[in-house]
Amino acid sequence: MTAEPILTISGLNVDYGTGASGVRALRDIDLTLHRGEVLGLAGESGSGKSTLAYAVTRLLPPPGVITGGDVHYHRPGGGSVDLLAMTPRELRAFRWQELSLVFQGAMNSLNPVHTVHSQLTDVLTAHRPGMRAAERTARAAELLNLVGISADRLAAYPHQLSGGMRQRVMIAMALALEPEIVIMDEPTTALDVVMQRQILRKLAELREELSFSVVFITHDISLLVEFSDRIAIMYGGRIVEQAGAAEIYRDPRHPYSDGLLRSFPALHGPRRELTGIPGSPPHLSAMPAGCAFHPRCAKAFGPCAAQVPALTAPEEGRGREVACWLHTRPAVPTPPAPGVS
Ligand SMILES: Nc1ncnc2c1ncn2[C@@H]1O[C@H](COP(=O)(O)OP(=O)(O)OP(=O)(O)O)[C@@H](O)[C@H]1O
Repeated sequence: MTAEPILTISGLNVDYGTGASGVRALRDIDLTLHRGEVLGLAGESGSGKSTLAYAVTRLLPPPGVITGGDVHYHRPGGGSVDLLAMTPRELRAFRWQELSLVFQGAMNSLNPVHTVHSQLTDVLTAHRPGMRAAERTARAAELLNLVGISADRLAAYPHQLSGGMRQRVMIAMALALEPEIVIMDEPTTALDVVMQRQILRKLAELREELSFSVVFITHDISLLVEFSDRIAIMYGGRIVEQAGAAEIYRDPRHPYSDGLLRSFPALHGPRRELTGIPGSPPHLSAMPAGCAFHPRCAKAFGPCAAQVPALTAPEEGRGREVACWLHTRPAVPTPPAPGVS
């Protein structure tokens, strides 16, 4: 993996609604996707993973509003553009060509009355107007082969394919124009465990071959550890830890990361006692003061209930960042909060 960035998110804030009824779903997100890497995003339901994917691609449905920050895409040939400043026309050209998405339940978004051939060639017709019909068909067959489906399934309708095959077709479609970035939000959640791993292995092979970068979102951290180079962990709309996948697995620093790792059985590596995380994630309208995780954290102490810890590097030059008072010294000493020892 090279350290060259392809997508840089800085200070991103997203609200749902405005005024008194508005709630903040993403807070000061700083995140970099490097060229050729798989960046995994983990966190319990409601932590803001999908909101981040939708905001970055400007597909945030109302009442979602981006209230601050920027998202720069660094073109492979040089130069960068702010996705948040793109016009709708620029965005249409950008999506599919340079960045594509596979969203939750994508396999159900295939049109039931059109064949796989027509759905794959539609993308090519829209974005490659110079391509002849025979070239489009050849490319559609090639794409199906890429995801391990025989080209004779081009004539099939979605209902004639298994869930795993439909999901592969969606991945083929996402790769049709050879984008630089693919964002996958829970791409395999609806499938059984064996099928999930088959698809993700295929995706890892394709990434080696075509060298695109991936943002891979799932609440299943054991899948992320297996398939990501780096992992960012979200809680209450913030990133609370980010580091290399192996590092997070071996030595999670944030008590929330540790809790998440203890919530899923790992297929490989040392056994870990499965304990889960007590309590439930906070509501956006009643976010606890200080570190949002402190009411559920067995290690909470003095500053945790009072000050939000910044995402900082606990060791020089390791590329790991954690937002936790166990690893950062508070700027202003805080007396212990009542009820927190
Ligand atoms: N349309 C909306 N209006 C108000 N709040 C919303 C809306 N959509 C999402 N939210 C809130 O934003 C927060 C982040 O949601 P988001 O879907 O991004 O989380 P997630 O981590 O992707 O969860 P999941 O794994 O369940 O998809 C949640 O608290 C959710 O309730």
